[in-house]
Amino acid sequence: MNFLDILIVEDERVVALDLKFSLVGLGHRVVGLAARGEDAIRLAHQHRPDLVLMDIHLDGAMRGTEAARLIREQLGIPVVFLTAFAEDDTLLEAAAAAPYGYLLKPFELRELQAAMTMAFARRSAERGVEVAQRRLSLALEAAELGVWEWSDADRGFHVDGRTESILGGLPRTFVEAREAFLSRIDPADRPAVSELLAHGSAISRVVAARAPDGRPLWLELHARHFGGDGAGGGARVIGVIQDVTQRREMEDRLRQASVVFRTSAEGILILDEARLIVAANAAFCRLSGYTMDEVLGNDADELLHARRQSDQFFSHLSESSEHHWHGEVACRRKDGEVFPVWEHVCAVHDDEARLTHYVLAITDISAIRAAEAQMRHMAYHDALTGLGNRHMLEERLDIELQRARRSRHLLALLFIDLDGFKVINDTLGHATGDRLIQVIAGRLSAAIRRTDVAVRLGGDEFVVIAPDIDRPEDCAVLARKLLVEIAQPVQLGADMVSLTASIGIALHPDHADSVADLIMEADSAMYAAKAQGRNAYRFFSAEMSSRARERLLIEQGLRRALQTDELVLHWQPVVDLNGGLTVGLEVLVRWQHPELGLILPARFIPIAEESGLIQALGRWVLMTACRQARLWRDQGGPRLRIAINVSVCQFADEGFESGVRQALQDSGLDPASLELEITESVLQRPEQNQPVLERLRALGVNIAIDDFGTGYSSLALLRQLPVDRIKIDKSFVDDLADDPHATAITGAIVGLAQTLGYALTAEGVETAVQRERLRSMGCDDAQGWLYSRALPVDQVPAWLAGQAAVLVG
Ligand SMILES: Nc1nc2c(ncn2[C@@H]2O[C@@H]3COP(=O)(O)O[C@H]4[C@@H](O)[C@H](n5cnc6c(=O)[nH]c(N)nc65)O[C@@H]4COP(=O)(O)O[C@H]3[C@H]2O)c(=O)[nH]1
Repeated sequence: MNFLDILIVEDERVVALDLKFSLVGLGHRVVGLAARGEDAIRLAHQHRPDLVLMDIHLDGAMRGTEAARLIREQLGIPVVFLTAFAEDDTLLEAAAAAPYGYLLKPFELRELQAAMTMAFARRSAERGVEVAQRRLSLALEAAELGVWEWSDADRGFHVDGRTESILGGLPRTFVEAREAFLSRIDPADRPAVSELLAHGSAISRVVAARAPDGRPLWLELHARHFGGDGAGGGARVIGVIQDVTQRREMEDRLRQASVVFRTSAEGILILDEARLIVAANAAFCRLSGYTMDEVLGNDADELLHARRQSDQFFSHLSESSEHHWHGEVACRRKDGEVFPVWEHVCAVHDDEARLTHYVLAITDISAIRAAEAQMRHMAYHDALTGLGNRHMLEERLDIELQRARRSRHLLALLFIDLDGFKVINDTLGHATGDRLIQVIAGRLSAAIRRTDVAVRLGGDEFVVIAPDIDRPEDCAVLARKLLVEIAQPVQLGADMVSLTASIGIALHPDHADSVADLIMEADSAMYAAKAQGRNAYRFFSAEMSSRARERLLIEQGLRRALQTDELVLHWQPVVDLNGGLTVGLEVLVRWQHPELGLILPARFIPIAEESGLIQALGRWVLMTACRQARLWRDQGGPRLRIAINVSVCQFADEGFESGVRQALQDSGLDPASLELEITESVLQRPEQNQPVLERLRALGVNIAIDDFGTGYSSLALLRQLPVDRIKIDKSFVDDLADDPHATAITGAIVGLAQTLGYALTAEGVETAVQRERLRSMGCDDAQGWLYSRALPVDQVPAWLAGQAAVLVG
């Protein structure tokens, strides 16, 4: 028998005291006496008795049943009613308070003792269940689990535990049709749950569902079907449910991260806190050349980096609040090859901010670096030859100038221009020209010192920077060496080509102290070397710069002259050697300069050719000459051959042929009166030029070869091409009187022309002896100062009239 702490609630004091004595007599302890309900509640809170003996009728407004209900709800203390009433109303009222006993007064003490013992025992048993229930509910809470039950009997769902996120505000027990419940589940997972409810299979799976607010959820369900108990309890399904949305999302993210890890083109390593590799992806193995086995467990820094650099970024990581570092590092592959890498290192911490891992990602940037290097190379090099370009010239020259200023050495700049390259390019074609430039570039590079720099400025111009020169003579030695190298014949397909160059040299500090001046003055010196007869070198001298200025002046002035009628045509008569009659006029251009006076073509035609102005100039000459010739004819002048010089550059131009048609059409000149004088170099490209010559011929225009004998036309070529006339060069005519060799050559040319059926004109006839020799050899026509110089336009009619008078006379 347990001795209990008892609270007595009785409005009749005598009864209460009597009861107290009896209980004390039984060994119990009475912790208080109360006559009112409110006092009873207060004393119960204060003393926490094991049991309350409660009268139903009390002093005050509160009835014993109400006080009992509150004590039970608030404190879980069992209450036994002691009352004299047994009416139904009172019993019902008492039952609502779920009492642990109900004794009708008067009662025996032993009845009271029995009732109290039962009440206490029942309460003790209930306490055990409550503890178990509480334990279970805390466990569910801790595991964030909900319990659900579906019963056949009421076709309702009962839930307990953690279900708010799943069911929202639904009550713990709710009745819901099976279909309604199933509609919460994703259609793909519905059959399995439906099967469970209908046939009792067990289920253990994660299903997709929707929260009442429409949010997608992932629920983990574990449930089993329990059959009916045969005693009216129908079949039930009981299980646990858990909202695993977060876990599932995390898993999804991990899965995605894992795919990224596996398939990334970046090499990725995961290192532990000691920086040993715990995981690597396939890209890393591919980049590094190591197998997975060779990678795992190794120190990343030792395995990968060309230089030890972990200190650099790992120390940075520990100091930085950002926990990552990136930058370019050099890595080494398994085969020893070092390659540039963009590396990203990131520290990984756990929830307690403890460092656990590092993630190291590498991207091979060798292709980017190679492209950059190639772009840098392209920016500073000439694509055709691989030599430096103007950019490099300016930069290197600037550096070398600064060095030279500090040292006592000379710095030389050699400006190299190939002689006659343009003719080769125009005659043998650009591809051959390019090949030739490449060969020359190769020879230049081979001939210079390692500290010298060779640059191609474009076209056929090269520059060599030679620093650390002791004396100017050393530079002359270098220039001579380069001239010898360049002059070696070059085999280009079937052709063997020989080329010379002109070199101009400017020195620092003797001639210039700036990049621009050095280049300009070496350029001037180069022109001087050309003027000197080519295949030569010249050092810069002060008077050269005035020539360079003049050259510039001519080029600029010529542009203007073409617009402002400063160009004029002079006409040199061509005379029939036998009859002495004027049969033609050669058109020779002059420049009537407002300040410099009459300028001869030798001074400006080469500049026009180099600057491209020759096309415009040629068109002007053609048009003006044709119009003038037509005018004289219209004025009753004789029918004459009008010979016009065509430079090889003009001929190479696509618009040339149409320009000739245009001039003939506009002027109305008879094409048979027009003779185009081309040089032998035009013949060197028969496949290009033959069709043009033929079409011009078909127009009725005559073709003459000027300066014949000075070029390198072969007989075979000559026969192939549509040519009407050969003009014997003045150099042969000059020597006719006293050089038997020249006489023999001229004789041979005359013989050749006669055999091939060409007409002949001798140029530059100055003496009667020359005239007689030519006539005796069988030459047809002649021109030269013996007859007349080239005449201004207004003197031509008088000349022609005079000729006619001579003839008539
Ligand atoms: N010492 C001497 N010289 C004589 C004698 N007879 C003629 N000459 C000169 O010799 C040159 C003959 O012209 P070229 O060989 O076609 O040589 C021409 C021709 O290649 C070129 N040229 C002249 N006009 C034109 C033109 O309109 N277009 C083109 N493309 N070139 C032209 O300029 C060159 C020089 O022309 P010019 O100075 O007019 O010089 C002319 C003429 O004045 C003589 O008996 N003795």
